[in-house]
Amino acid sequence: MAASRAAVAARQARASVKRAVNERRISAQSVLEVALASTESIESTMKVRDLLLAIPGLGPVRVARIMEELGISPTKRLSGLGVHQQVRLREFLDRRAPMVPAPTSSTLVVLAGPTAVGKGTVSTYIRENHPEVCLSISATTRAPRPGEVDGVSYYFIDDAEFDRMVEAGEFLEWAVVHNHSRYGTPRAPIEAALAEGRSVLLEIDIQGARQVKASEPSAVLVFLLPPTWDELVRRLIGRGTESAEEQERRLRTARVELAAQGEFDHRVVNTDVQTAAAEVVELMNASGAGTPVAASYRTKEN
Ligand SMILES: Nc1nc2c(ncn2[C@@H]2O[C@H](COP(=O)(O)OP(=O)(O)O)[C@@H](O)[C@H]2O)c(=O)[nH]1
Ligand SMILES: Nc1ncnc2c1ncn2[C@@H]1O[C@H](COP(=O)(O)OP(=O)(O)O)[C@@H](O)[C@H]1O
Repeated sequence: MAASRAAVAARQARASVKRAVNERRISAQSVLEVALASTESIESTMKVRDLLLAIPGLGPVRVARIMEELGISPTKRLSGLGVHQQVRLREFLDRRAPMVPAPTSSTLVVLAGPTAVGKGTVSTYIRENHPEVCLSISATTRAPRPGEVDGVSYYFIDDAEFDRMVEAGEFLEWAVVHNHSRYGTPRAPIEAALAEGRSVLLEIDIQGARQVKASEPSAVLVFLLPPTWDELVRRLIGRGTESAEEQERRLRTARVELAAQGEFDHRVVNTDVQTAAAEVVELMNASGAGTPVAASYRTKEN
């Protein structure tokens, strides 16, 4: 009985260490050093995997890959690390440190890019795998598609309500997208999240991204790119949600939109959804302080 109570207490203590790392109240490096300094410490009983997962921006897939690269088995505890594993883990954490700045301000990050590049797919992945990221929910006058839930995918509102919100200044930005429906970012939830110190991600179109930068110059703009032009065409056709005529129209717009990538602070190539999502989350954590991500990208024509 006493043993199980101790086990519960140890579990709770490990959970609070993980929370502190995740909230950047302590660094992963200092947890490692305490663990290695004392086999009596709660830190020494933590799994390496759990420590890495506590680092903002690292999800299960990346952690598994990192551990494989470091030659550390998935179940290894900090106390069980060999000397070489300790060195490799320390080096890894030090390399990562610049990506985990001191808790400063929260960031407003805008993810934009051409049609069908995968903005929705990447932001859904972030919503499901990075609960620390606050994803803005837009309001739109377009009708819900099958499976879309009001208040989750979008707030589905009519033209009169959209007009009222515009009049009342309730949007941070809004635009007519694809010549069709209106979409807008409600201002209040974003201001509340930023005031709480949380970073916020907006998945909006390029016109909206420009408006956000104009009104909030500290916002970080991220442009999502397809690996190639042909792949963008394949994704648009493969999604099968537009007519052939609409696809043609969107591809014409996509060329113009790709030309706007230079206006953005960072570029991320969406070859693989998990990797692209991890890069976006890392940029959010870096608060725009890092160097722009270099992406070599050319459309077929240029
Ligand atoms: N400006 C702006 N664009 C938005 C907003 N919400 C979504 N969008 C964009 O509207 C476009 C259409 O989105 P959607 O209706 O979900 O259809 P999709 O083209 O299949 O992704 C996408 O490019 C979104 O990025 C918003 O609040 N403001
Ligand atoms: N990295 C990827 N690899 C392969 N297919 C992808 C990738 N990202 C998105 N897709 C697919 O491309 C299509 C367009 O993605 P979607 O998220 O709807 O684009 P957007 O929101 O930018 O218009 C979808 O069918 C989606 O499943």
